[in-house]
Amino acid sequence: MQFARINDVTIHYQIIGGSPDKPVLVFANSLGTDFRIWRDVIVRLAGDFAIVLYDKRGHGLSDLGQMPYSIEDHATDLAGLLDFLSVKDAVICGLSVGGLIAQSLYQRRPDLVRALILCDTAPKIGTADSWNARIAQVEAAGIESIVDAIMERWFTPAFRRPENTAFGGYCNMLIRQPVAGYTATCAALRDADLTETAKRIAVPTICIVGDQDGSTPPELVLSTAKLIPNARYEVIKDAGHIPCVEQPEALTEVIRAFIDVVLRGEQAP
Ligand SMILES: O=C(O)CC1=CCC(=O)O1
Repeated sequence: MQFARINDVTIHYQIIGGSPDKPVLVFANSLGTDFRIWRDVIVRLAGDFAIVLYDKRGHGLSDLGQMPYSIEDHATDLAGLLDFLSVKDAVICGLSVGGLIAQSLYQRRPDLVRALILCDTAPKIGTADSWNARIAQVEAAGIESIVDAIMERWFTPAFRRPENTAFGGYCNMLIRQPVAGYTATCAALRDADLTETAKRIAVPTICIVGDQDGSTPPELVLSTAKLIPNARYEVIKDAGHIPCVEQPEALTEVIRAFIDVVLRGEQAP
């Protein structure tokens, strides 16, 4: 396990396959998850990339940090971590709120970003009312009280079978996130609108979505791809909001093909 003190917050991170000659690929997680969600993708990519994983503040083994949070705070943490690791010019793959963090990182520190993989995300997710209702529910009755509703967004019915032990494990992952970190990140999502940033993204970008995503559905992700100059768009079949867990092989293929294009220096059509 690796930890760094970034912006007065202890951040849990991991580097896999670090070597200066390899392209750097950084993964940012979604709300209510930690970096273990990427496992089945990174086992397929390790060897070809230097991979950076981390738990954003308020999640996993990272500290809570000062409240309230904004998406910019999360992006400043990621920038601090990449500076600490002397990483520049990385491909940033962000899932959901991780995708908002990636867009904000690009806005603040374009020197760190070579390309963007925006997975099941948008410049704005949900409404103020929906986030306020979720925060109130979690503060009143805990994350357990929303787990069934969230799992319907995260995973397809085929994955949500009770006999699927992985499904139980991901329920545990959500329930065990710190309540304060979870609700503070909900508030950061509520307050974020990166539409103007997205319109000005000038690095190669791909927007990817699970065909059954219940949080950022395909129409929203397609409209995001249309907003970002020259962005590509790909749909992963038989996946909800977290294709890296449900369809890691298909997602890895899309990621690898996109990075090949980026490394060859081609513009997306
Ligand atoms: O919990 C959800 O509804 C899914 C989600 C929204 C933003 C995020 O990061 O995950």
